[in-house]
Amino acid sequence: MRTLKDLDPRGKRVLVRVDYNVPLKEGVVQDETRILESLPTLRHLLEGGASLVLLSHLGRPKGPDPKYSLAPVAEALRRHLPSARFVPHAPGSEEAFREVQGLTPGEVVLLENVRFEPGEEKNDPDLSARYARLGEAFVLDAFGSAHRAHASVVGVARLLPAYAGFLMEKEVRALSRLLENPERPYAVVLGGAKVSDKIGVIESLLPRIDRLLVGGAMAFTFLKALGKEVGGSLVEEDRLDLARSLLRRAEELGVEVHLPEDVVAAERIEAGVPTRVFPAGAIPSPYMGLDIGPRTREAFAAALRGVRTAFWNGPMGVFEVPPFDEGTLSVGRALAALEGAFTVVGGGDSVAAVNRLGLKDRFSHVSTGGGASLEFLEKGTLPGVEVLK
Ligand SMILES: Nc1ncnc2c1ncn2[C@@H]1O[C@H](COP(=O)(O)OP(=O)(O)OP(=O)(O)O)[C@@H](O)[C@H]1O
Ligand SMILES: O=C(O)[C@H](O)COP(=O)(O)O
Repeated sequence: MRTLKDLDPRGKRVLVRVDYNVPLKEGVVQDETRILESLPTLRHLLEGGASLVLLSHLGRPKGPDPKYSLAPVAEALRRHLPSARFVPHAPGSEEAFREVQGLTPGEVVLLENVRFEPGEEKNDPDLSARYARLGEAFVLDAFGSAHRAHASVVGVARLLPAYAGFLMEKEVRALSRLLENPERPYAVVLGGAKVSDKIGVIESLLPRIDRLLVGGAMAFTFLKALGKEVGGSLVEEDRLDLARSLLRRAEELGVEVHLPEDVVAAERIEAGVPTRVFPAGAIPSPYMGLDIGPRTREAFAAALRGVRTAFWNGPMGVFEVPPFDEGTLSVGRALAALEGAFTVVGGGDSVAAVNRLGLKDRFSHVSTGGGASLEFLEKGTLPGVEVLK
């Protein structure tokens, strides 16, 4: 990839695509990680004498919608970069174009949500051309969006001299280490809702790893595929054959697969509901497994001991509803306790767990990408990486 080393920003207006798709609650940013992670690139460009025009998406609006305005994000950004100012115009508009004309070195403008533009997700060439008028060089630092071949990610990158920002570089370097000569033993921990979201990454990683630990709702599709009684737990009925074939493949490759031995179950997903622990293969309806149980937490911690490389994506249970967050937190602790290992975590809930435990610094890399990190591990590249080559 072309990187910031290749760009002399002095006197240039630089268009920077960041990923400020951050969680908001009542107009307040709940987690600033993605904002903080963009600062090294922004400060480097400013110190080098550039003015900056920032582009980002937020959420998945269907056209302009004040609920998805980047205004609250700009407020959070200003706490770290006081020179930043929000310009509430769609980034492809004439108003936005006019607004950025007079920018002088040191000035920073964040334009409105790129997904307010109908052509953004279609990678419309006309929209890309209107974005390209906003700057003289383009820096892609939105690793979390680098799997989207959208106008503000790849379209505009083809029209301007384009470079990877520091965050892009850091993410690609760390995730590449999970694919190229990883130290063994190598363990992967997967959780979350659906096997179907993780098929690609499982297929790509199986030949490289020694242990696969599966929790979250996706474990029930594997358990059911093995003929276990999973009660009312979430199962992808149309993926049972696939789950069986992934298990067969793991066996052929000599990968140890660890599925839950016991689960914390309840009749409904609700904070404070009465819970019971059942063996994972004998959950009576209408109970559903909502977290890995205490024996599984120990077994998973034991399976992680001694590993030299580990990747974790996806919560072990319904992380957002306590007490079903306990299993996820315990996996976070077990990974953080590994000494000298190369450990990477990616994905919203798993990263939130690490942050809640205050153990971020105990991981070698905490990815700002959920879907992007999975797709990178599946394919070894991303549209946003290819376009910078
Ligand atoms: N046992 C379970 N039953 C029902 N839902 C579950 C269970 N375990 C986990 N989930 C749900 O899975 C969802 C997260 O799954 P997802 O596949 O999106 O995770 P992820 O890859 O970490 O992605 P994200 O980046 O969105 O967190 C959470 O909303 C969680 O409540
Ligand atoms: O949060 C993310 O994973 C990225 O910002 C991409 O968002 P998207 O899935 O809506 O494209």
